[in-house]
Amino acid sequence: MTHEGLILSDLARRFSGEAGIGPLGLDIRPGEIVALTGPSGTGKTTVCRMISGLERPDAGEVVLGGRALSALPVQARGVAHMFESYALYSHLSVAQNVAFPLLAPGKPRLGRDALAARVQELLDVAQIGHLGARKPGALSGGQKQRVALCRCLVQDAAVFLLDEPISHLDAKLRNELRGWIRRRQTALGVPTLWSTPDAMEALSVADRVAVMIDGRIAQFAAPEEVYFRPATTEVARLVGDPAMNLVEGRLEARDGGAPGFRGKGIDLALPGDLAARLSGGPRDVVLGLRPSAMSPGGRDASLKVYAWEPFGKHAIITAMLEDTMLRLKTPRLDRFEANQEIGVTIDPAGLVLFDATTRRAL
Ligand SMILES: Nc1ncnc2c1ncn2[C@@H]1O[C@H](COP(=O)(O)OP(=O)(O)OP(=O)(O)O)[C@@H](O)[C@H]1O
Repeated sequence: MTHEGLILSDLARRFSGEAGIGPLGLDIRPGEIVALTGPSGTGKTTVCRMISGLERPDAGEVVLGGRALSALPVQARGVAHMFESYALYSHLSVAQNVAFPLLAPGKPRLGRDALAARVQELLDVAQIGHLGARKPGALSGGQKQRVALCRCLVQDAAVFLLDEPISHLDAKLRNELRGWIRRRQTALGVPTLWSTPDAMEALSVADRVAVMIDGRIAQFAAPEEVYFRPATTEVARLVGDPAMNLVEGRLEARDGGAPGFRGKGIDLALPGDLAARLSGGPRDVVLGLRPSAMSPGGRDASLKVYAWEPFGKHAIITAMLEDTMLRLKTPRLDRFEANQEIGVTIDPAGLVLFDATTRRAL
């Protein structure tokens, strides 16, 4: 693969006593945002650190704009890195922290007013324009996170690494900044890597999403592909709000001969295209059921309610299917009581099937 963006090829890092990260491949085109998502500890921060040069890979290469970065020191790589830990300078004010990367040796000198204006513009967008004179010690966690974000975005970089850029902000600010950062980075025409443990944030900000599980990329695809066709049960378990339900069972011929899913009290015909594709005899499978694909009322499965949570425009019902806990998302707001028995209808259009052994989508 060649383009002028960022390319990671067979990048790997092993820490003693750990399973290790990679080898993994990833590319981000100029103007593209790729989100790197996965559970805590999977290696997202380590990937960012290998790109910026803070961590040396044991194998593989990072190529940016056609140039291999491994021989270059951190400051010569053209990487703007927002750290998950913020790493603010405690003796400098907020405005000085943000201006700091522009004052590094070798950077083109901006006039005093131009520098101040550039810093202020970012602080204003992040809604901390009034805090420029404060020291980091006098800021809340969310305010510190925004200073770190501004200090990254202020730079003229060849690639931006945003390691959990908005995770500690309130929901309203997160929504506002998400859209603003996306618009800005796309217009800049440089690659951006956005790391987040929140898979739904990843889907909403990125052109492509890399899902990282146990140090490897389990799926690298467009957001809708990751959402509608998760490559593995592990990806399915991460994506969605709530995430997809997984039910163990078996694919068997039903009355008419076409294969259907049978397991845990569910006996379900498959939609025509899936049935045609999977007509090769009985096999053990895992059924992926989106929470919105099940609705209360019906006889496709019988559940026992564990908890009912009304969220205004929809409700989440947590319920047991034998020994498996499922989540349903329903627009119905009628109340369900703990231990109530309910029948549900399953919409076959919302099904995904996985092989029970490989855990890969069928
Ligand atoms: N310097 C180090 N020495 C030993 N192990 C390390 C070191 N840095 C990271 N690790 C381990 O590597 C794994 C990946 O860590 P990393 O911080 O990259 O994960 P992450 O996906 O960014 O997690 P989080 O979302 O919690 O920030 C973890 O198991 C961590 O304990």
